[in-house]
Amino acid sequence: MTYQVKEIFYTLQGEGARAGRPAVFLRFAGCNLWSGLERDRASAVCTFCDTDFVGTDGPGGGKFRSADALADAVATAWPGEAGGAPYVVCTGGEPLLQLDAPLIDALHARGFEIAVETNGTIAAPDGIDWICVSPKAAAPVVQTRGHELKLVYPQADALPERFEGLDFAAFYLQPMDGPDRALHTQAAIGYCLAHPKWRLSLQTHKILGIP
Ligand SMILES: C[S@@+](CC[C@H](N)C(=O)[O-])C[C@H]1O[C@@H](n2cnc3c(N)ncnc32)[C@H](O)[C@@H]1O
Ligand SMILES: Nc1nc2[nH]cc(C(=O)O)c2c(=O)[nH]1
Ligand code: SF4
Ligand SMILES: [Mg+2]
Repeated sequence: MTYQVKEIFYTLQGEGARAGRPAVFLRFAGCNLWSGLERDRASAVCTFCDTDFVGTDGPGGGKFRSADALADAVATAWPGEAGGAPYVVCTGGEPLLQLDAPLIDALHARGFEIAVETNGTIAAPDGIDWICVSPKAAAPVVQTRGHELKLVYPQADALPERFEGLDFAAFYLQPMDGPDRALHTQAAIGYCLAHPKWRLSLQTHKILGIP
C-alpha cells in the first residue's frame, strides 16, 4: 500500500508516561474525526485538535510506496549513535488508518520499538509495543486496552469516570491547549489531586519550544 505521511522528525516524546524519551515521530496524514480544514472544525467529531495533518508536504513527509521505503525513512531519522533502543511514535492524524502489519514488521526489522498515539476508534493491529489511547467525547472507544489512556481535559461529555474501567496500565489527564490552557491545567491538577488514579500529562514540548 502507499502510505501518506505528513512529516517525520526526531525529538523527545513530550507527553504522557514516556515523556522525555527520544523518538522518531512518524505523523501520518488524515484523520477519521476531522478533515483538518478549519472550515470544518466546528462540525467535526473532534473539535480541539492542535495539529496540522493535512497533506504530505511537511519535513520528511511524502507518499511512500512500500512499507520498506517508509521504514527506511524512519530509520534514517534515528541517530547512528550506538546505545538507546530505536523508538518510533506513530501519530497523525489517525495513525491506525494506515499502520498495518507489513509496516510493523518493517519497523521491527530495523530494530524499532513501536508506539502509537490513537483516538481509539480503530482496533490496533497486533505487534504494537506501546499503545496510547486518547478518547474523544463524541467517538466510540474500540481499542479498550493498552499501556496508557490519555484524556484531553476538560471535554464536555467525556468525564474521566467514563474511562476508568478500561484496561490500561495508567491514566492521564492532559490539559486542553488553546486560549484557556492555564485554566484547563488548574482544573486537571485539581482533578488528579482529588482522584489519584489519574496523573497529569503536560505537553512538555510546547513548554520547551521543541517539535
Ligand atoms: C494530534 S493527536 C494524533 C493522534 C490521534 N489522532 C489522537 O487523537 O490520539 C496526538 C495527541 O494530541 C492530543 N491533542 C490534540 N489536540 C490537543 C489539544 N488542543 N490540547 C491537548 N492535547 C491535544 C490528542 O488527544 C492526542 O493525545
Ligand atoms: N514532542 C512531541 N511529543 C508528542 N507526543 C505526541 C505528539 C503528537 O502530536 O502525537 C507529540 C508531538 O507532536 N511532539
Ligand atoms: S482525533 Fe487526533 S488527529 Fe484527529 S482531529 Fe482529533 S486530535 Fe486531531
Ligand atoms: Mg502534537
